[in-house]
Amino acid sequence: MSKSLIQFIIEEQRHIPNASGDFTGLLSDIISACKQIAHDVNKGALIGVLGSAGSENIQGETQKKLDIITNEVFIKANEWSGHLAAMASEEMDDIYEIPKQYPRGKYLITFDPLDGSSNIDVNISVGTIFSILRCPEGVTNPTAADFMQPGTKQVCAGYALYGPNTMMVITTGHGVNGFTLDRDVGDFFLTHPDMQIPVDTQEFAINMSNRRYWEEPVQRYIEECVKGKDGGREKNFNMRWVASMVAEIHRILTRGGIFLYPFDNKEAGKAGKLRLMYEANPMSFIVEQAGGVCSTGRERIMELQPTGLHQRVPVIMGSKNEVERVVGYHKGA
Ligand SMILES: O=P(O)(O)OC[C@H]1O[C@](O)(COP(=O)(O)O)[C@@H](O)[C@@H]1O
Ligand SMILES: [Mg+2]
Ligand SMILES: [Mg+2]
Repeated sequence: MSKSLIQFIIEEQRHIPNASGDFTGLLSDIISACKQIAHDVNKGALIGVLGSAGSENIQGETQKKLDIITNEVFIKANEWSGHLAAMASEEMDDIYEIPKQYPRGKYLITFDPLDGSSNIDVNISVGTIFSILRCPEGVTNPTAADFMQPGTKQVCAGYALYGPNTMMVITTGHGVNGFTLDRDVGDFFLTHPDMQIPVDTQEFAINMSNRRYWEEPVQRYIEECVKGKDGGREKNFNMRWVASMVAEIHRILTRGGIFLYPFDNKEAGKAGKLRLMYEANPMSFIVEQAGGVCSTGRERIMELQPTGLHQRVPVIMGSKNEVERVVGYHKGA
């Protein structure tokens, strides 16, 4: 049997001088949260968790029952053990302070408890995304301001993918590794060591229905992909759109590709759809650690200075040569 996820993390932590075990403890809580979420997602209608909750989150999105249930599961699994100082989630307006009866720790976490919510009722792959930051030294009552750290400050990022099989993919800044849940044993085991994104690809992913709202550089790039060899590119392209970011990024980690949710002027003042703190930054850390590139089209996503817990950013990430081509078009190449 290959290494379990916890064994892998403990062995990795041995290389860190004075590692306290806090980080391993936190990962173990996150893993148990994702196992519980995998159970609920897998049971679906059998336990009455499909459908809308009839409420809206701060982003004005109608929440699914599972958006709320998975948020609760993630909080309950992580609030008690003393590794975290506070949490922030897509489904909560403000930060979640660790209740007074529990000790507070040195880490902060941002998470998207259920990514791809529009797919949950139609049984298409969904996921959970998380990003771990350090709580600033000496801060015992963190505020949202303490979370405003660029993606380069992330200690760890990961996602769980609830698909035909359940996987967790993680980076702590030493490459990217994928683990598959063995439901009989009840644990994740290393199945995808050292994942690498090919620098070239013939597969793009974008929601084409937004085309008329895109900026010229993206219009041009996608037009060329669609036309392929008949339009001046040296190769033809295939297209995919699952509408679950976790599933798109996992496909790209597995066989390459470029994923775009670019800036569009569909809604004034909205810089994109995806959120910096719990979608774009954690996925950028993972994609860059696997040899890919992540940009807004104009800036490296992980160098952005966050200004809000739920701020949205344009996202273009994946195979190096294609992302750099789109960035070049934004620079007028
Ligand atoms: O509905 P669209 O425009 O295709 O957008 C799909 C995108 O929205 C998301 O579902 C947003 O995430 P949530 O489901 O967590 O809100 C992404 O996973 C996905 O890439
Ligand atoms: Mg999401
Ligand atoms: Mg979500």
